[in-house]
Amino acid sequence: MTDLNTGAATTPLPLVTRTVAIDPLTLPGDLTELLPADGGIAWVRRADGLVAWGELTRITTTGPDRMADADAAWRELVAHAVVRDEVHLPGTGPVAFGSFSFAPGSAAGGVLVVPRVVVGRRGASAWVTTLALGAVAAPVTPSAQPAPAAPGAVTWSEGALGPDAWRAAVGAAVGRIRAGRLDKVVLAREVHARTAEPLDPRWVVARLATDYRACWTFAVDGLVGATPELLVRSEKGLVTSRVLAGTIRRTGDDDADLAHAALLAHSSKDLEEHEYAVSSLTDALAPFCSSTNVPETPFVLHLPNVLHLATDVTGVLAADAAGNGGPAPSSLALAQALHPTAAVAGTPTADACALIDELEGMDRGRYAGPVGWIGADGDGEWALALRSGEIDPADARHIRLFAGCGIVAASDPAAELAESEAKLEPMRRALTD
Ligand SMILES: C=C(O[C@H]1C=CC=C(C(=O)O)[C@@H]1O)C(=O)O
Repeated sequence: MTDLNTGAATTPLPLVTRTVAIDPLTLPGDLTELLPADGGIAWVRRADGLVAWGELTRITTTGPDRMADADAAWRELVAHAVVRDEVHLPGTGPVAFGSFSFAPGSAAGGVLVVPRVVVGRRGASAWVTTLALGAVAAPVTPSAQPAPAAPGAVTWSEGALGPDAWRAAVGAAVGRIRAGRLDKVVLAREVHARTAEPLDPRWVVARLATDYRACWTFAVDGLVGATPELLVRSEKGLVTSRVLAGTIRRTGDDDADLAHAALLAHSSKDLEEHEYAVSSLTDALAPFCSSTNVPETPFVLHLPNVLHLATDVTGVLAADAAGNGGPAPSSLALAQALHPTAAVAGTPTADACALIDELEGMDRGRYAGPVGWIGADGDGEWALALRSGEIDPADARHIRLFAGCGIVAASDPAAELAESEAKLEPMRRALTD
């Protein structure tokens, strides 16, 4: 590194991290209650997860290699780190949290935020990690913070395409698919919410984490949501992915929902939509694995708002997956290789992305891109940022919410619009409850 004023070579200060075990009983049931008012980062599912605050440094990237470039910069940072870790679990030691745009050309680009404090819980273990540059940070005792203020009245407005225009876009996509131009495309729509008070991301994540316990609830750099879809988890050589595609709205009546689950499990339209998503994931994952396990039939995932067809794919990372004698790819390098799957783009990928550009009329930003965390050894978890919203960095009273639907030859535009409404519900309710 070079000092811009003197031209002299400088040595960057090393990252110094210390992880200590804490009594899990001293932590609140909902880890997001620890987040301070001036922002924070969250990655929680059920009682487990990571919350973090303070920003030590950030890595920003853009373009087609945005995940790979961030991965390389992170590896460089941790290569010289001084690490003391008394706990040795996934998520202990140095950790960075990231979110990346769906599209390679998006101005939203990508970011890895390295926080100053991370609190984690996994089963019966809990820990605090402090991070600093060139020095050991003072120890931190996490404590529940005052509850966030409500965002107040919310006014809604349509995004680039209102309901009628979006239905027409779905109709156009069905026409292209029936004409044999592609097999599947995922079309998304946005709605804008304007809140009376500046939106505190903690308000949103607290509600999502309580209501959507099977989802990964996240808040990273203004992107908040609760997604049911895990792009990739890499842990000690084992890779896991939860692929979703194929959806039915819940009715609120348990008997009717059970009947709907059976319908979904046998719907040829939804099974076709699901199969494209599974194939795109497994085809992209296979080169990195010595073996993979892909269940033959999906299961039905029950969420409070919708039912999904779901397949949990697992794989064992090959020792020399890149074929160059180097280390196995990190979770972020895998995210780079897997994104975008047909759960968020379509099949074939290039044709689907071109049709998304043509029909959606908006930049998806970081919606439907990878969001998650990475540790010093490259292990980590990256979900697809669905059921989410992006807070306007220039105006905290404005957030864009997104929802998308997989379109195949048998899709009905009106049913897809209703499905997109069901997918918007978690974020709408988190803002207004
Ligand atoms: C693109 C979204 O959902 C994807 C994930 C699960 C089910 C989907 C579907 O059934 O269309 C979508 O592929 C979204 O929620 O915005």
